[in-house]
Amino acid sequence: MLAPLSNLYLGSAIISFLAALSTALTVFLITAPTQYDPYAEADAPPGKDGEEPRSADGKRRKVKTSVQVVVLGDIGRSPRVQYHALSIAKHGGKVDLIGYKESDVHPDIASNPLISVVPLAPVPEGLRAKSAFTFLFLAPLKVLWQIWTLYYALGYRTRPARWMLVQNPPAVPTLAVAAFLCFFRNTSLIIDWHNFGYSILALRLGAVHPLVKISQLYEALLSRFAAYHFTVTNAMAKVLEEKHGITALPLHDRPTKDFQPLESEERFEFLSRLPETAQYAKDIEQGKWKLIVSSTSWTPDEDFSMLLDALVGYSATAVTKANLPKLITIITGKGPQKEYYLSKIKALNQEKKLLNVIVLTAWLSTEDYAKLLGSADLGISLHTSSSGVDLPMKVVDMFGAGLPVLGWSKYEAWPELVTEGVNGMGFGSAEELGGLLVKLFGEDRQNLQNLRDGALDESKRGWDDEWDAVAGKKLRLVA
Ligand SMILES: Nc1nc2c(ncn2[C@@H]2O[C@H](COP(=O)(O)OP(=O)(O)O[C@H]3O[C@H](CO)[C@@H](O)[C@H](O)[C@@H]3O)[C@@H](O)[C@H]2O)c(=O)[nH]1
Repeated sequence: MLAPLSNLYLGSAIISFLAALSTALTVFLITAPTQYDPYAEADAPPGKDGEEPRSADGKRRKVKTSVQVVVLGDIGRSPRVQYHALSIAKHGGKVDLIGYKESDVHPDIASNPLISVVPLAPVPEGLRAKSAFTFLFLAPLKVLWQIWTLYYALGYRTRPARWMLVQNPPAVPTLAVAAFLCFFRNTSLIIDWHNFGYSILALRLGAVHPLVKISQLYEALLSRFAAYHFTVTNAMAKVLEEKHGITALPLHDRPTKDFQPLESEERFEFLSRLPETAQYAKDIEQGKWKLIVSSTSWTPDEDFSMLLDALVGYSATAVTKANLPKLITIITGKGPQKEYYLSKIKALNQEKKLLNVIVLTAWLSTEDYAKLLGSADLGISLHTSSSGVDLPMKVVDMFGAGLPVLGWSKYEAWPELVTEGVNGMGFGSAEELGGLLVKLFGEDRQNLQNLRDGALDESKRGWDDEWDAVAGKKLRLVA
């Protein structure tokens, strides 16, 4: 008697499951995001806020293509993504720029009628992990939140586009959501590889952690859905080819026109205006103080202890050598480890270990960040590269401003960006960095000038040259 009853239960459970599945499928099909239609696009869809894009003479501007540009990060702190959007719009393409809106976006984006910024709903504070233990717990919930907000933004808050250009990393869940929606919306996916998601995860969990292996497989699998791939270095394109059989086009970061060296009058005026430098402007102008700049997102892949230790070493030497100038070091940027380093700087000051050196932090507008680089004497990069094959954008900014660079250089891609002794120099430890500072600001000032000339040379090939030749052609915006 029991067996037939359990069969009945099983049967009704299967029927209920199938009914639920079919209802879910029907709901999905009824509410599915609309598809990209090239013929409708040819009829120039409206631009931002429903306005029709018009050129300066008031004529209706023909939209040449449409692109969803996506970053699962703060748009204002994603320079490369912003430059993509500006370049697409410059060639007549319409852009939906999707990401978090935590800081101001580039001023040219805000004023461009062809670019609409679509902000993602921020991750609730309670889902942000504060330790490795809570990370394992909260990460899945955070990912679920991101899946929904991304899916909704890419599928419903934006019109279907010809292309979707996605920054990777973060790869989870970006690549999966992007690939799924591209399939349903008839959109071609392009992955812009800044680095590898799994190599960043390995910094937190260790290279042999199963989640790191799964993340690597996930990235390799999802990347198969893309029509094109861009990478920030040749070395990264080579890794993609060798490990995953993917053909990628290197599209190197290059400086935009925002970054220019400042003439001495403009430099003095800027330094006198900026609160961080105002009281030292005259001394900097006279060379009694030298201005060093580093920029960062304050993430674990940049060890600022190395710079602080080098400055402590410099300070000790400067006490005994009268020819060494005092240093004002400004570290710009926003990010998770800032408070940790601020307390380290405070402790070093209390211990009187930074006697001839001032270390400040700042977050500046895009214009002032560019002017600070254009006014400095030396730039520093502490980028360590989790994969060995990505490169620091900050060095590109510095070259644009004609600023020579000292950078941590113990990774494969470094020589793709900096030519040793020509536009910058590499170091591998705090002692080496401290030694270079003493040399360049002490007996070897001609060398510093030579490096400055090299950096200026480097600024000549700009972002537009690189973008037009690589992405412009693939998106069929440049002949
Ligand atoms: N407006 C403003 N921007 C700032 C400031 N300080 C830093 N930034 C921005 O923050 C960037 C440095 O952030 P990082 O996160 O340290 O970038 P990175 O290591 O130099 O480069 C990474 O991002 C690139 C592009 O997104 C990648 O191409 C590269 O491979 C790497 O992953 C700078 O280039 C600049 O755009 C500031 O005070 N104000």
